[in-house]
Amino acid sequence: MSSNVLPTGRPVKTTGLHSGEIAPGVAKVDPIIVADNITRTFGGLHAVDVAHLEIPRGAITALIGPNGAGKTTLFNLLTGFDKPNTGTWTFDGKSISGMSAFKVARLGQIRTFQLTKALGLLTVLDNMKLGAKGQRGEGLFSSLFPALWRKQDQELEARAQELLVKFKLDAKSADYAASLSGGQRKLLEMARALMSDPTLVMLDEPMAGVNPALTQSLLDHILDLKKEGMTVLFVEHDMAMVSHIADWVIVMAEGKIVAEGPPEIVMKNPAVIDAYLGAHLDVDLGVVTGRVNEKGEQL
Ligand SMILES: Nc1ncnc2c1ncn2[C@@H]1O[C@H](COP(=O)(O)OP(=O)(O)OP(=O)(O)O)[C@@H](O)[C@H]1O
Repeated sequence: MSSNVLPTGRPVKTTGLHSGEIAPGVAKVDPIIVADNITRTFGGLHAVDVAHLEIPRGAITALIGPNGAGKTTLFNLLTGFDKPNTGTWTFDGKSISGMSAFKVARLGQIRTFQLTKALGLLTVLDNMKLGAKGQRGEGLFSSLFPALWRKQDQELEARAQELLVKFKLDAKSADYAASLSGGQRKLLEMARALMSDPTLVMLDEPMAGVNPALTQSLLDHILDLKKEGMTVLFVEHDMAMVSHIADWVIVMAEGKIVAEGPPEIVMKNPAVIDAYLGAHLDVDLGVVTGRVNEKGEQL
């Protein structure tokens, strides 16, 4: 068990992440992502409509919200897999708005997908090696000197094997990725993301489809990312997991950020409870998003 866990078994939370009163879009003491006016429409649908958003560095932030809230679309935009209608954002102080996914990844912002993208007809080890960035064999000059890329290939393989041991996938190294279980593929995706030494790891529903036997292992790996100095942003529907490991929670509904804060505060927010538990509460999500007023009238 990692040392960032209290004797009670609960992970140590990182606090003091924001500055000023807690509200959607609140400033962070040390933000790794700062985004403004990001909108993405599909036909008439406003999938994402985020006025201002900051993601705290060195912490684990959960992005939650009901189905269709815009979480994956926001992930796609921030990682260059989709283009917004409007919006600007920075990663680590550099403007990356509109930058291609490939370049964003090279800068150290890596993501995984809701449906894992492991290449089934490649071995687990080859999947890992594909995750590395800046491979020398890619360039024309270095490709002319096999000794250069052979040495690098050995280094990559050593790094991949080390990560596979850590993620308990080393016994599967020579197997096709297609033969792995859903949970093992999630582990492979996370291990592969680490091949490029990322600064920010974005995980889209890391727990979905993972059987209980692998859940603890995945949780520990996510906590380890923070321990090793990385920032984590993840989308998740499992609220127990969110309150267990997240230092900060951001809630989306109908494309907007409707609440954010430390999990113990956000989880008590009536709009959040409403979104997840369908409880009969006096605050409608529509009120929070500005779609309807307190009387339920469309605005
Ligand atoms: N490529 C697309 N074309 C048309 N509509 C889309 C497209 N991608 C997303 N949408 C719509 O945008 C809205 C936001 O979808 P998104 O997948 O981002 O939500 P989500 O919060 O990630 O949901 P879930 O939790 O179910 O994954 C939804 O209404 C969805 O149907």
